[in-house]
Amino acid sequence: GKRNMDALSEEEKRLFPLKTVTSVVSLFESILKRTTEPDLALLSIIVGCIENTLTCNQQILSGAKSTVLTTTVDETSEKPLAIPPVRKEDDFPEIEWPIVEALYVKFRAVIKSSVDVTQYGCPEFATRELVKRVSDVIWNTLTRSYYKDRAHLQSLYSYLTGNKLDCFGVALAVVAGCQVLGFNDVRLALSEDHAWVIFGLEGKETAEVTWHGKGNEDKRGQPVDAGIQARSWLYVSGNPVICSRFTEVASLVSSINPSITATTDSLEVASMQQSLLWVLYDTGHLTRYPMALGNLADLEELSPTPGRCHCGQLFSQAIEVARRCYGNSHVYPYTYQGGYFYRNRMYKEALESWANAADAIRSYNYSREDEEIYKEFLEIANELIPFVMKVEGSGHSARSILKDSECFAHLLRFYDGICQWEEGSCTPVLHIGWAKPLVNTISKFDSQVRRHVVISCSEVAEEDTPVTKPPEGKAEFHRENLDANANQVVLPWPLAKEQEKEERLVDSHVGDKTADQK
Ligand SMILES: CC1(C)CN=C(N2CCN(c3ncnc4sc(C(F)(F)C(F)(F)F)cc34)CC2)S1
Repeated sequence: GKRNMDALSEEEKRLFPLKTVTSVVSLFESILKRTTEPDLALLSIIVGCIENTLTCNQQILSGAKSTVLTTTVDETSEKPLAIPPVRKEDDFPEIEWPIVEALYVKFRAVIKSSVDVTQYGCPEFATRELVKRVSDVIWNTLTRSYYKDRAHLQSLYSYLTGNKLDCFGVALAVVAGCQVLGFNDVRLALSEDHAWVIFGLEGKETAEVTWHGKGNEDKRGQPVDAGIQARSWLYVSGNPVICSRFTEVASLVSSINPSITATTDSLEVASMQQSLLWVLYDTGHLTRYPMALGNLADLEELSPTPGRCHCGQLFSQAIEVARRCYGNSHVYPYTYQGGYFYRNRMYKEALESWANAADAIRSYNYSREDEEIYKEFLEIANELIPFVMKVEGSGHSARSILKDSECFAHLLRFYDGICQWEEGSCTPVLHIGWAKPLVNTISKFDSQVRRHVVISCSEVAEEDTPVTKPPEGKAEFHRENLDANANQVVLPWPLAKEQEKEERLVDSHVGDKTADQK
């Protein structure tokens, strides 16, 4: 019969106008079930239209016509308290098919009219020049200057109605554009803070297609090898999430942003995102996507879906995937999990997650474009851990973590990972601002706990540096040797060096002060 050239089948069109989360889920399920691959432009326009209608032209009315979730933060636990929304009818905007179709047709026309594929031969695979051309078409149709970090700039709806995209949105638009042109070898590659594309025979080629961060010259058209060689976290040692069409759909769903204001989310958008993520989870398209699993876990923590697994299991799953599929080179699965434990006052578990996060960063060299993960560790070290020390500090109970040698070991492993991250980097990580909370935190632990710590040389020492033997009479303890009541813990060597450096830092700082007083 006639090939259905329409984006949607008659049956799918009958779901419009979209008025409820359920109708959007049914549409996605129908599209994901097809034999043909999903159309990124169409799906991005649909979810972008719903998100932007529900969050951008939103007035917070008293006796709210719209249903919003206003959260306040409970001072003691920093756990966001959800104030029950003033709930009226489900205030979903009526998304009409003709609006969506018009934007979809417009995107295809922009791409097809701007890229003359015959100019690139008629290759089976995309070329670097073609990918660069598609990136230029998107790039040159963006508004000249706008606030790039603003919310709701990630979808093709934002691009087609406002000519604005954030850095992820540009990458997604380029892949969607290549799909329009029939180059299905062009795939999205995602690190934890940057996106690029792979293409060509066996996806062996890579190309930058968007910018990153502030004040960095964009490298569009270039391969990403340099970033991988530099061992910067931004390129996750060459272990990005390589998307299939379906994982690209997962990334556009994961990048849905329910925020109306800094403290208020749209319940409908959050509910739609959560339901769509479960659809993608059940069809197996989140299995190699740790951040989407973490995203879903955060949503489940706020609003658990009856009959679904506990959010803690999703955080653990994300970590398992990062270890099994990405060489444990991702940090966010651990900080997702650490944040969950922290919000739920499970401080010993949080310290372990943060120590594991530091283990993941340890083998990188800190580069200037790694600010996002630097800020993540800075907040943990200088805000979250000091808060834990404060609330645990008063607890004189024997069970206080300040008397728990494993907690102390997690803490030292956390700092040791950051120290080793700095070693060999051109850009320093630690500065005096880190030292005060560090010294304060370490000194909070009971001297009995600290006394039992054995610093062991986990690295093969250089020929000329003397290897400090553990103090006489103190055997080296390894976890498997610990008997029930022993509270010996073994720590990696690099920390000892860093410890001296911190002391020098602190001493020199103190030295300065006395110098000043002279
Ligand atoms: C533990 C956290 C601080 C909580 N949220 C985190 N997110 C929020 C969601 N997020 C993400 N969630 C799903 N997928 C992606 S792809 C991506 C990116 F590659 F960096 C891109 F595309 F450049 F923006 C980011 C990101 C970034 C990390 S990490």
